[in-house]
Amino acid sequence: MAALRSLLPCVPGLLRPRHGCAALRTFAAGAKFEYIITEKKGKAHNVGLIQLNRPKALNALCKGLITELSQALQAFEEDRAVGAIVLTGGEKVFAGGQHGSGSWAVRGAV
Ligand SMILES: CC(C)=CC(=O)SCCNC(=O)CCNC(=O)[C@H](O)C(C)(C)COP(=O)(O)OP(=O)(O)OC[C@H]1O[C@@H](n2cnc3c(N)ncnc32)[C@H](O)[C@@H]1OP(=O)(O)O
Repeated sequence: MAALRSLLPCVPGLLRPRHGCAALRTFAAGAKFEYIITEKKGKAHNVGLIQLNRPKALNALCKGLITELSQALQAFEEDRAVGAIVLTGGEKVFAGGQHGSGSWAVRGAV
């Protein structure tokens, strides 16, 4: 799971552990994300499924999507019942890559 998170663009502020932050508490309470869909699958509910869900932009990786993805990965990592995480994209493409032509990772403006 740590390897999966390491595939995310290197944005230290976004990937830093956020124990107890408001966003994680919201996730734990089952609230829906804007850019991803999360679900626990399997008979034992031990597979964490994360689907990128920004279809109009072909799942382009905007700051909000990366933030939510990081939060979901961390929440599944911290869930002792979850033994595997599956990350999927859309029907047409997995993701359109980094959003826009600029670097949101540097400017943080998307
Ligand atoms: C992660 C890091 C560090 C780097 C990178 O990701 S580099 C790669 C960056 N990505 C790209 O260069 C791909 C850009 N997108 C495309 O070339 C095409 O969209 C496509 C080949 C993936 C699909 O082409 P198609 O003709 O089937 O669909 P479109 O009409 O072009 O796209 C539909 C819809 O999605 C929006 N879109 C797609 N990719 C991005 C993106 N990277 N950022 C923002 N928006 C994206 C596209 O603008 C269009 O939206 P509208 O209908 O509102 O124009």
